[in-house]
Amino acid sequence: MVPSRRPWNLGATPSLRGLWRVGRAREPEPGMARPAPASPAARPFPYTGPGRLRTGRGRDTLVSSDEDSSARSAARPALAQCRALSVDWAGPGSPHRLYLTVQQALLDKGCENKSQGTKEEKLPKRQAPAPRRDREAQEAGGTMNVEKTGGRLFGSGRCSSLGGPPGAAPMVHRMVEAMSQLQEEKARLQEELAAMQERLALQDSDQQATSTQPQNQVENLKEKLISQAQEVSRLRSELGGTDLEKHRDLLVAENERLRQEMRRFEAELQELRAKPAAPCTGCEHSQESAQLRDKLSQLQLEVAENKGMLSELNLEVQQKTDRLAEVELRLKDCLAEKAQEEERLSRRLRDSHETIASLQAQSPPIKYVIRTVEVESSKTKQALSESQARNQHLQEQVAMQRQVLKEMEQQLQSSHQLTAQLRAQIAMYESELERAHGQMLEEMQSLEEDKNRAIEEAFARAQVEMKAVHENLAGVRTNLLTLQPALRTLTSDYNGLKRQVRGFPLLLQEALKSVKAEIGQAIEEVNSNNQELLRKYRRELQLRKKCHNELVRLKGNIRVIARVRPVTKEDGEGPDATNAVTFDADDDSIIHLLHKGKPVSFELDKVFSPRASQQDVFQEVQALITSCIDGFNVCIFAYGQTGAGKTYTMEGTPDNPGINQRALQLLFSEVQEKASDWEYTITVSAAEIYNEVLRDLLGQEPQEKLEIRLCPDGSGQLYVPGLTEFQVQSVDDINKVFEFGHTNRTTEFTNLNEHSSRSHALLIVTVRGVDCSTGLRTTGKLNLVDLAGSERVGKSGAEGSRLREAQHINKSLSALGDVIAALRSRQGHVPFRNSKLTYLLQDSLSGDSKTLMVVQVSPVEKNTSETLYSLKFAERVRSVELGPGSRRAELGSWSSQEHLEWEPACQTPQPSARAHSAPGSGTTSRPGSIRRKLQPLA
Ligand SMILES: Nc1ncnc2c1ncn2[C@@H]1O[C@H](COP(=O)(O)OP(=O)(O)OP(=O)(O)O)[C@@H](O)[C@H]1O
Repeated sequence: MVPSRRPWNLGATPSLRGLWRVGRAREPEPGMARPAPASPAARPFPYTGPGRLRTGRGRDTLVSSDEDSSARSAARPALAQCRALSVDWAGPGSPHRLYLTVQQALLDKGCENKSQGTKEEKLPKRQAPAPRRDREAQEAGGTMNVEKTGGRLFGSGRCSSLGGPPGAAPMVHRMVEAMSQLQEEKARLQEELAAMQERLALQDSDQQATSTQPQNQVENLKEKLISQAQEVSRLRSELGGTDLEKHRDLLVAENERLRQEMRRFEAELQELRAKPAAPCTGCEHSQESAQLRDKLSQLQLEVAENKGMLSELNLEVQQKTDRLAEVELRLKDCLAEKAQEEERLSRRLRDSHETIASLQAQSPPIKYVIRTVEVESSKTKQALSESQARNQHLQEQVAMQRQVLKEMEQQLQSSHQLTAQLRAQIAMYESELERAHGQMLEEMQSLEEDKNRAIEEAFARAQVEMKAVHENLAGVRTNLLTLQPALRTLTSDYNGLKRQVRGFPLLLQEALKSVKAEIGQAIEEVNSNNQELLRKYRRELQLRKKCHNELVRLKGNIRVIARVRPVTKEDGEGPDATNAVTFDADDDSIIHLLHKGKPVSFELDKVFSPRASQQDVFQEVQALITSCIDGFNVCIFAYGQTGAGKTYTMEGTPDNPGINQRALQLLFSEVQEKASDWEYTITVSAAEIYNEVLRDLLGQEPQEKLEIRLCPDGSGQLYVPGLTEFQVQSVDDINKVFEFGHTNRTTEFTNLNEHSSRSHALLIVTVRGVDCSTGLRTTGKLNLVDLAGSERVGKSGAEGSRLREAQHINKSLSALGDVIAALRSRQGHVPFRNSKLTYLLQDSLSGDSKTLMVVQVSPVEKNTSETLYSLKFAERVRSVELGPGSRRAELGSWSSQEHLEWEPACQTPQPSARAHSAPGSGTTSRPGSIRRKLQPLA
């Protein structure tokens, strides 16, 4: 009976290919557990370690690689009937286990050995997975079909994934059945054995060749492994891990040595600092010492920097050492892997040899082994290629590590150089420090010597001085003995003076009393002298006034002066504009007029040429103004034909004022001078007489006609009811008053120039004074009159209103002439009332008044007839004598009540207030001007 052949699936048999997959991540086969981690503790199998032999009975026998075969040989007898041999590979990757199970009992003794019972026999029969294993083996290219002769090969540790849970009853039964089947096939196998032996003999030669090939490959692999191991060791020596360590150790030692040196330097520095400072300041050595100290501090700084650099280098060396240790560790791992691989291969080789040997002994197994070796040969090739790839990878890593090590060597080199530099610097610093220390010592030595020398000298000097002091002391003692009597005398003197000082306040009081009495007497004498001087002063003042008045009287109460204006553009050119007036070089009171070819001369009080200034003219009239302060009435006329310069002389120009403003300035300054003795009040009125109508230029209603009346007190004085009177205290007040009067005139008349030429303008200044000491009251009135033009009617050929104006002017001027003529002839009746002008000026023209007429003369030829008329009139006036001047002064004649009654219409609003409320105050005007003339339009 030919037993049925059942193919044995060897696909799951651990092969060399599987063994070479150590350490490689591999996906588990379907239905198999994922490979366990590399840690031995975490492995699913009991870790057996390298070379651990596991028997099928679960006992492990630890063997070395050398002992492997012997251990296995020793273990083999224990597996007499059913032997399970397993070799555990404990590489870093997933463990693989090879089970070579040879059931010798099935091969040699048959089924009767079954009764001895081994654990392996009780293992579940693995029939079901066999086809799948065949497939897997076929896929791996290593499928081998053998007859079921009792040989069994399967992967240990995968029982649960192959058929069912180990120890399960159905599986055991199936195993038993299989074993019985195997026994039944015993005979068949024996037959087959014979056939196989025959075939084996035939295939002997082929077998030899086939068996030597894998052996050679294994040998080659072994050699390669050895060479790789050598290469690794060589690389390790080349990498210089030991050198690096040596470098590191050297650096650490160097660092430690430098630190110790630093500590020593610092201690020395501390000692040097602790030493007392040299007493010599400012000497050469101290400066040098300071420099050395500075240098030392710099060196310390540098040393500190070097320390920092050293610490950085240490850190760097430490890092590199760590990296080196890592590399070493990895190399060790690699070497361990290599060793294990090598061991495994050698073991595999031995196993192969054994297998071959056993196969050679038994023809069927030999065939099986030969085929297995064939399969393994291809797997070994693959493993070799993988090993080569891995070797390549390791070489790359080694190259990288070599590169890193080279860099580290360079860094170490630079560190070494830096350390050498630092060491050189430190040596230099040390030498400098030593030098400085030596210098310091020398310096201290010299200082010590200096100090000793100085002490000796000082001691010698002190001895000499002590000697001198002793001598002086002896002299002082002798002096003291001689001075004692003098001291006693001085003490007695001091006591005497002390007693005198005690009585000194009494004496002082008496002396003060007498001095006070003398001072009081002196003050009384001075007061009486002052009174006497005051009396004399007043007497002298009166005398001065008398003299002044006498002077004025001698000059004449009516004085006439002439002023010739210069030729102006208005005079035109040609023969009419030629000069017809000449002067006497020797007599300033003579004026010559060339009239119709005949020279006519006139004698007046004074004649002013065109060159005379305003101040020159005022100089002549200021004596009159001063007499006004003394209580005299004064009247100053400006007479002459139109355009002869009357307004110029009386009012002047803003920058060159005339008599009006200068007179008021003089009045204010005189009043100021006498303010200590007199109280003066100055009031101002302004009026105009036009066509025999008197108008108030400062009133609220300038068009109102004013009348001149007698005072009702029966004093015979005249007054003008409604005539405004402003009290002024400064030139500014005067200017404001004139401004207001000018505004009134411009409001009333459109052609002011014409009007002003045809009217008389009067500025009436009243000065009232009270003598503070005597109570004497004085009143003086200053009339400043700018008369209208004196042209004759017939010559001017005027008609209508002009004729009427001329008639009024001539009437008033002739009335003035009549009054003056009456005064000259001393007539009983003086016709003051013939005109408003003479009537208003009655006070100033009567016997106690002073009159000055300024005759304005045009120098040009065309005006000679009028000039002749004016000069004749002036000469006639000059001949009048008003009689002795008298003052309007009464001792306590009128009280303030009487003053008010005498001036019933007196209004004394504040000029400033009036000036501000005046309409048209913005009109341009000349200060101190009542009778303004605007320039005719071209
Ligand atoms: N002494 C002088 N020096 C320079 N210029 C003068 C002098 N006298 C008069 N004038 C000029 O002559 C011109 C006429 O003078 P002013 O108006 O004073 O004459 P008047 O006699 O006042 O005339 P009226 O009768 O029209 O008022 C003015 O331009 C004036 O500046």
